[in-house]
Amino acid sequence: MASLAFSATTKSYVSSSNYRIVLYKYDAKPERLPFKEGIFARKCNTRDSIVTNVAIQPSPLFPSPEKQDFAERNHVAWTSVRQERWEGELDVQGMIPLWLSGTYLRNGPGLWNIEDYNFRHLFDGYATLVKLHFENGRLIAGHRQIESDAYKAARKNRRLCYREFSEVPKTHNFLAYIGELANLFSGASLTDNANTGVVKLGDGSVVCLTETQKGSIIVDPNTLDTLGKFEYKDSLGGLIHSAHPIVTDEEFLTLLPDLINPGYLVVRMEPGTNERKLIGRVDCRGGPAPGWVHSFPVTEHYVVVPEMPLRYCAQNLLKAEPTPLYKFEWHPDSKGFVHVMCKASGKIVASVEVPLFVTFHFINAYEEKDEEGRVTAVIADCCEHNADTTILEKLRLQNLRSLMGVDVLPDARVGRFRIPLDGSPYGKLEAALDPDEHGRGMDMCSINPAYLGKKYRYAYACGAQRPCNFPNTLTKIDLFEKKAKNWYEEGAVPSEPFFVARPGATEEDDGVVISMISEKNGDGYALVLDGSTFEEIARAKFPYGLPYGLHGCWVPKN
Ligand SMILES: CC(=O)/C=C/C=C(C)/C=C/C1=C(C)CCCC1(C)C
Ligand SMILES: CC(/C=C/C=O)=C\C=C\C=O
Ligand SMILES: [Fe+2]
Repeated sequence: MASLAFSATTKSYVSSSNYRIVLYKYDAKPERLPFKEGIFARKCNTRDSIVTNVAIQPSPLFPSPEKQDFAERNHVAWTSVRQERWEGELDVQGMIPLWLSGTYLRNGPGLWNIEDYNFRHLFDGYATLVKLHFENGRLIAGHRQIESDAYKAARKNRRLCYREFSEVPKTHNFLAYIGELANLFSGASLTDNANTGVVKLGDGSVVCLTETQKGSIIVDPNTLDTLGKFEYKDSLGGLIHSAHPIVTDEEFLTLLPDLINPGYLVVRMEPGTNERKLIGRVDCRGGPAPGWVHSFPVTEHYVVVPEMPLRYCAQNLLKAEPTPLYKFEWHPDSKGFVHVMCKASGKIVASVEVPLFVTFHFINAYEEKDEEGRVTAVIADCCEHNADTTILEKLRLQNLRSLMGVDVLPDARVGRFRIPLDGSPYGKLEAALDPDEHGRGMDMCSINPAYLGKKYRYAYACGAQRPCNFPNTLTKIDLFEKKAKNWYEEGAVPSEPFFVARPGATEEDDGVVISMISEKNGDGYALVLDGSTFEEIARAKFPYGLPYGLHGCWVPKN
């Protein structure tokens, strides 16, 4: 412990099996030490503080020693985080550019058990928010569990209390089951575990998100404290939304799937307000329910609404045990469609049938123009899983834990849709480059945000070096040259590479790419790559292994 360097926080939680260790740090010797909180306390000196007071407290939700033994046989990426919160300064190897000033936040499901009950799917875990605060070449890191109602109830009652992605609370009799169904329809039993992403709104507030609307939770980007719910104060209703809104300083755009009259509401919210306004509605063209819409892209003038043949399924929503496709069902007969809506008027300017597709993440979209500058088509790129739904099953924790090094990751590609705007009934879907360039793995993408909705050249994503059961490389894709540069370290599980542009940059790839790495030996580190060369420029080791995380955002200083 003495080797850890702590920042100016007064209280941090460092490690635990079934205990958590609380460190109180003082820049000057305090009158009285807060011994009363702990069952054990002692004084010691660390490198950076005068007095550190250590307290060990029982920590019921974190893994028991038996559980931890089991976890230690597994990769740390798929092992529950061992403490509720931590903060400290990391030693940096290499050079962090001095212009990189701000906080990278990454959200994800980092706690996959309640005592000895283990969740089954990657997406079920309770949200763990990680921060990397860059300033003057130094790096202060930390993490904290998000205090959703679902997490707090699990802690208090020591059992699952809300419906997660695949986990459903147990009911003990028929009446309780009926009550549960009523709670499902009212949304009361749905989770608010905001474990998917984190966005900075135009007014500066930072919100963690998942697919349930009630799981929109405001956090403090410095302390990572949970500040409260982001309440949508409008009458648009619905219980779910896209996990990935499009957020800029000017607006917040999202899609609300309508499960009753299959379709999607395209909505917009002004910065500083909580009221989403309807832009327009898309009616589904196939199937009994809307397609799952985890994300969607926009161009400068249009919102692209994908209608994936992997559709929400009312029957599966009611089931207590997970089905192979969870709350969804694959309907190849219902076909796949892409709709294009004008952002200003809400009019649908194209609605085309496209080849069957499966995607979580759209990368970007832009308008293609002819010589006269007329828009002839919309190009939309996504991480496309070759219309194969088995990726969902591959993200079961048991598969992630037991099949490391086994080549079971289904192939994926940069799927490029071309949606003509001349009234033709069909759109195209093709690979934008040879998938072998990125090892036929492809997901968790980012771009330079200045190119959102515009013709762009570079995408950053996780790719594959086979054999593997999960994307294990970072890849920089050049969509003009149709080439990729890849970063790989044996046994490492990197999370989404996140591009941050250098202030004043004129080149699209002038900036850095940040990722967090979970290592084979149980450790973890923050990694900074040069956006242009894709070479490592700095890394900084955490004092504990990091679990895998999903999506991030950048909060610039001031
Ligand atoms: C982590 C991630 O990427 C996705 C999380 C998705 C969740 C939590 C989905 C939850 C849902 C329910 C609890 C019931 C209604 C359907 C659905 C939105 C899938
Ligand atoms: C981890 C993931 C989806 C996350 C959603 O937010 C997909 C991984 C796909 C593997 O290729
Ligand atoms: Fe996502």
